[in-house]
Amino acid sequence: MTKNNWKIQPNIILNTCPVMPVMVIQDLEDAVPLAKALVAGGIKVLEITLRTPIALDAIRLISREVEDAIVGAGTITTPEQLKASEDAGAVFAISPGLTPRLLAAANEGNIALIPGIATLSELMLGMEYGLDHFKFFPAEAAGGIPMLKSIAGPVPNVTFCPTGGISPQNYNSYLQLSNVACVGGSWLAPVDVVKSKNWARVTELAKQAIDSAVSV
Ligand SMILES: O=C(O)C(=O)C[C@H](O)[C@H](O)COP(=O)(O)O
Repeated sequence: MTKNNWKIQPNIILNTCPVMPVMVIQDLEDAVPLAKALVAGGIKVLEITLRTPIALDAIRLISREVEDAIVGAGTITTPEQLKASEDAGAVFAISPGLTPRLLAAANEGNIALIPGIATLSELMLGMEYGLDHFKFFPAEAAGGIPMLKSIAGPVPNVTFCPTGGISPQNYNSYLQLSNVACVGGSWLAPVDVVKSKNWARVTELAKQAIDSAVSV
């Protein structure tokens, strides 16, 4: 479903790359090198979580300085955070769950929202607001692959980015599902690797994830 006021459509966000890094940036000086390392490894769509005090500044810097990156804000829970992310330069937002208030704000705003769902009722609420692309969170804890297969029966025309508990070991099993376009995960930007500023390792992890992803 196209929303003309959104800068980029959810299907582009979810279909550009099979893996989406969930980034927790503690130190602002890591923002650009981390984003560049991911892009160098072939990952363009980035989720920067609003879990740290400098997250909005990181979004601002990366959207300005990393040309090829498609920058999104993660951990969005309120309309105020959605607006702040848009102002910082994010072109999409991802939330762990959804509320009518957040969905209504997203429909009025200019950046795409990929809201998280873990139940059919949440999914149906999101669909009432015209959405057909969702995060499935927390994927492993909320039923994993059997849950996504079960959803595909009654609700076949919805696409997911499962996140939470996804790893190099299980991501391809998710990517093979008919209703999954990409998966999200923190394993692509591990906190210890970022802390040690090992950008070559970040690029290597990104490349491995892209090269080994099943094409569906
Ligand atoms: O911060 C958010 O908005 C979240 O939704 C949480 C993240 O998506 C998960 O923490 C990623 O899960 P792992 O890859 O298992 O570490």
